[in-house]
Amino acid sequence: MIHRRLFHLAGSVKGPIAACVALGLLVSGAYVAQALLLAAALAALVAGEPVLPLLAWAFAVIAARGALLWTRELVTVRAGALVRARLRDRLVGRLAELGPAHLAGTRTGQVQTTLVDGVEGLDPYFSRYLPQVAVTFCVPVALVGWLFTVEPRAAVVLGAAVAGVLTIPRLWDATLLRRGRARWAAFSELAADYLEAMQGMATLRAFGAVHRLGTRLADRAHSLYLTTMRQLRISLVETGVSAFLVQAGTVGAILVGGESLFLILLVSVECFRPVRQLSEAWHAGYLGITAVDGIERLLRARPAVPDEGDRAFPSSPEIRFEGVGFTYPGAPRPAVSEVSFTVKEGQTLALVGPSGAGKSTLAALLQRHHDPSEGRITIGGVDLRDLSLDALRCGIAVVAQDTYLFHGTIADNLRLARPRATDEDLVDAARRAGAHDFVSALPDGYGTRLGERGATLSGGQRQRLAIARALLTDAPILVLDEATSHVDLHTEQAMNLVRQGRTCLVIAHRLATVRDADQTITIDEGAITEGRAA
Ligand SMILES: Nc1ncnc2c1ncn2[C@@H]1O[C@H](COP(=O)(O)OP(=O)(O)OP(=O)(O)O)[C@@H](O)[C@H]1O
Repeated sequence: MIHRRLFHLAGSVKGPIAACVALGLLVSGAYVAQALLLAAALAALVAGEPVLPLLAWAFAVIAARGALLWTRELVTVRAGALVRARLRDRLVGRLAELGPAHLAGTRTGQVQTTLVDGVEGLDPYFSRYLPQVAVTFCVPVALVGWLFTVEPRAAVVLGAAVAGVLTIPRLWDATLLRRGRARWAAFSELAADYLEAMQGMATLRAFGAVHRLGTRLADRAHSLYLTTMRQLRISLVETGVSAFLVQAGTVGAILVGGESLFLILLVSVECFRPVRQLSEAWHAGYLGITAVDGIERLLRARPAVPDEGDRAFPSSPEIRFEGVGFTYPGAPRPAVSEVSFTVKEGQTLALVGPSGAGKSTLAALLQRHHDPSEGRITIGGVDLRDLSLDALRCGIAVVAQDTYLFHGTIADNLRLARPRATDEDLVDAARRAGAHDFVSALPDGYGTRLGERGATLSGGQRQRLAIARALLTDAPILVLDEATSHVDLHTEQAMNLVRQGRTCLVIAHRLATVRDADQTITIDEGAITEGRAA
């Protein structure tokens, strides 16, 4: 099965795949040479002629084949690693292009399964199956063609059997692929459920729902087992038919052949060897083919915002929303509509309003996670769509309420904002964010490894690290989603500090911010209901 899209993807690793094909052909050549030498040795033995020189050559060929097999395995493993690395790079790059808007509509577990297991499964498809397809179409054709010149009748029978082994199982391919895809869907659903169960374990325990979820996972695992068995049934029929054709072809060729019994027997074995290896490679690469839907979905998905602008970040960071409206894809009503306001350079605008009013949507529109359906947003008079996404994102620092800290050291997490920051820069930013004291008190200070999502820190400590991160960037605009909790005096001071000298859009939950802001606007049901200039 040559999947068109996968074949296209293989273009990027043409070199290593071609090397695998060449080595595969050499290995097959060595097998054939060995078979011919042994056939000649057996014939010489029967005729009472000397066999030692022939056996010596046969051993030399066997040794050369060993070296070729070793090299082929090495090249195959390297090609596989290259395929995985290139494909993952492409997919991760794609995910970055698609951004949070895409991930909001997908299950993390499914994307993770595609990236990890799907790509892992594609390695044998590219590094073993595709090269073996080429070998299988060269070696039997050459052997049958040659046998035709020696034993024409045996060659016809053998040729028919090889054609049968290669074509008859294709009748089940469509069903096999359909069932394989169903199995993959069940597998990725199960993986997504497990991931969610682990991430939400505290909530599940709090509501005594662990057992219920366990039952659901067991049901899912059973449905995966059923789809696997359905797929296996077809696979076994296919394997049985192929094995029958191989045996029948060999016996038939010997029966209709003439004197050269050993020759026909050994050529038959060598004719079917690549076919058998193709079948093994197919089973190894099959998982990848069934995962291709998820990979294609990712590669084909259109980013929520096209990156077509090329202008640099404007010198003036004045923000203007002009009659902005936005409806989430598939949502029945706009999340925001007719929103207009201006935040002058260095000023702070506080957004207030009830839950679901549209505050985060406005902040997301400013970061261009989505483009407005109506109106436009400008920075320094330039439409956001005319800026390159890189320029825009470097110009805006974000302190989110639920800040993401990665599994790594505190220093690594801070350097996300400025990779070349020195240790002194980190300490300075952490000091100003009120984080230095608690970081220094940790056993390894800035080298302390954080748990996933910063699980080993308190909410307030995470927030202060987020502020330190923002302080490390030179971005002239700040989007600050104030915490509804964890705001102590230190954090409050740090928040005021990070705002200094920047043009700020703050999703305000605290009266103090609203009082200090140059402007406050109240949003309700996506529209401005009240606004005041300072
Ligand atoms: N990804 C999404 N897809 C569809 N609708 C969404 C999406 N995100 C938000 N919404 C809807 O858009 C509206 C505005 O949501 P938004 O998150 O902007 O509100 P908010 O004012 O920030 O609320 P909160 O203070 O609770 O965070 C809500 O009705 C919400 O259900």
